[in-house]
Parts: sequence; C-alpha cells; structure tokens
Amino acid sequence: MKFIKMHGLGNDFVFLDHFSIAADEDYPELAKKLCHRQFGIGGDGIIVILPSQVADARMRIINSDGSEPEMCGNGIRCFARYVYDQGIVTQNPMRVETLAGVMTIQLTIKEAQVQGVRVDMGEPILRADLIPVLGQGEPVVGKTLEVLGETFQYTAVSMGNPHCIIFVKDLATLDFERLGPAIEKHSLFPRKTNVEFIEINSVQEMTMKVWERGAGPTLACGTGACASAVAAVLNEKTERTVTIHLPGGDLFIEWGLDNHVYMTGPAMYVFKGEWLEN
Ligand SMILES: N[C@@H](CCC[C@H](N)C(=O)O)C(=O)O
Repeated sequence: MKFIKMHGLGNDFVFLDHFSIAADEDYPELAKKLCHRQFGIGGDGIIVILPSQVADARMRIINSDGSEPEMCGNGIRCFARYVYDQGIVTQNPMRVETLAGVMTIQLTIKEAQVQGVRVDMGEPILRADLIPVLGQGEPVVGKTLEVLGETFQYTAVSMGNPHCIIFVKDLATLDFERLGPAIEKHSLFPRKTNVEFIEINSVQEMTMKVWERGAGPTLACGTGACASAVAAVLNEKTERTVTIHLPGGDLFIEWGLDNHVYMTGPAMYVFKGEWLEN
C-alpha cells in the first residue's frame, strides 16, 4: 500500500490517497499499525484522502490509538497542500469535508509552490452539551477541575473536537506526563478531551504544550491552538490575534469578528513509500 508522510510543525501523519482508488480498509486497525514508531512508519495519526459529495474532497483522520476524531488542524493544512500539488483539487480556495463540517482553505502559492496554508476553522463551540463537558453550566470558562489531588481552573472549547485549556504560570514545572492522560480521561469529558496547557507571554503571544486525545504528547495541535486562542480571549488574557509557540514551531491564530477562527501555518512533506503489509 502506497503512502505519503507529511507533518505540520512536527505533528506527523501517514497519508493514504484513496481519492480515486476505492479501498475497503479497516482504517482504525491500520492506523494502530502504521503509526507505531518501531513496528510501523510512525505518526500521530493517519489521514485518508477521499472523494466528497458536498465539497472538493473529504478528509478522514484516525488517531494513532485507532479512534476517529472529528477534525485535525495540522492535518488539514497538509491535506490541502497534497491534493493541490497532485492536481486532485485545482480550486484555491478549496473546500474539504470533515466530521466537523466543511472547511475552506486558502493556499499561498509562489512560483507554483505552496508556501503557506490558511484555514477557516469555523466557529468555536462553547455549549457544554456540544463540547461535550458534563454538568458545568454555561459558558465553561474558568471552571474548577480536580485531578490527581490538584485543583485547576479550566476552559472548555470545541473546534469540532473537544479541548480543555488550562492556563499555568510555568510550563517547565508542570507534571505534564501524569496530568495529560488523567485529564484526557477525566469523567467530566464523556468523549474524552485534548488537553492544552498554556503560558501567556503577552497579549499577542502564548506558549502551549499539548496532550492529545488518542495520540498523547504531540509537537503541535492546530485545533488545540485555535481553541486556546478562543479560551485566552474569553479569559481576557490576550487579543483576538495571537502567535502560539508550540514545541514544533509557531501557529498564527485569529478569532475574527465574524466569529470564525483562522489558522495559518506550514505543511511539509517528509517522504513517500510503500507499506509492506503484515
Ligand atoms: N493534532 C490535531 C488534532 C487531532 C485529533 C485529536 N487528537 C482528537 O482526538 O481530537 C490538530 O492539529 O488539530
């Protein structure tokens, strides 16, 4: 099976181009195998490129543990670059169907090369029952979370997928490896959650460390960056336009006055190859 490896700020994915070849694969099982860092290709997830009835193409993302999330910010930038470079989609902006709805993506092209990708990530979802988060009242901003004997203030935002954002004074002293998985599976979150720890640098800049639902620690999370930018505004910590520093690099996020969140960042190729099935 042929594949392409791509990443957005080190958040890495194995892409399967099944746009024109109908494939009858068990993608969740395949994701667990392909994403394994020793026995497979290695990745935070797989992304499947499919035809769509309602948009220019359809993206399916499966986490490395085999679960299927609604959306992936870093993945959709890579997806857009690949389908454009391959001539699968020639429109710019293009429209891509996901489980979180149809996203519009604008590519910056210079001398026939994709230089950058800006995604309209849609409107943030703040209703507790839709995020979903249990019994917290509306909006879920600055609420209390008890975990592993510690108490935190958190804000919950969905960008199609759920995020729990916690502002901390110092990322360096955080017990990230224990807190991340405990919050991901906390009983407040019936569909589990992605967890973003944020240190505010200024009203236009923040630093983020992310523990992803179904994938663990990753170098970047696009939906997480968008949700964190929204949470920072709701908590009166930043302006609506921010640069977010992640372990894998920077994302530029704008929460527009039209209530849409816009994400700009890179999309990079790593290599292509053939999976020798086992
Ligand atoms: N890294 C992605 C998000 C992938 C999905 C996430 N793990 C979930 O289960 O919701 C991004 O860049 O947004």
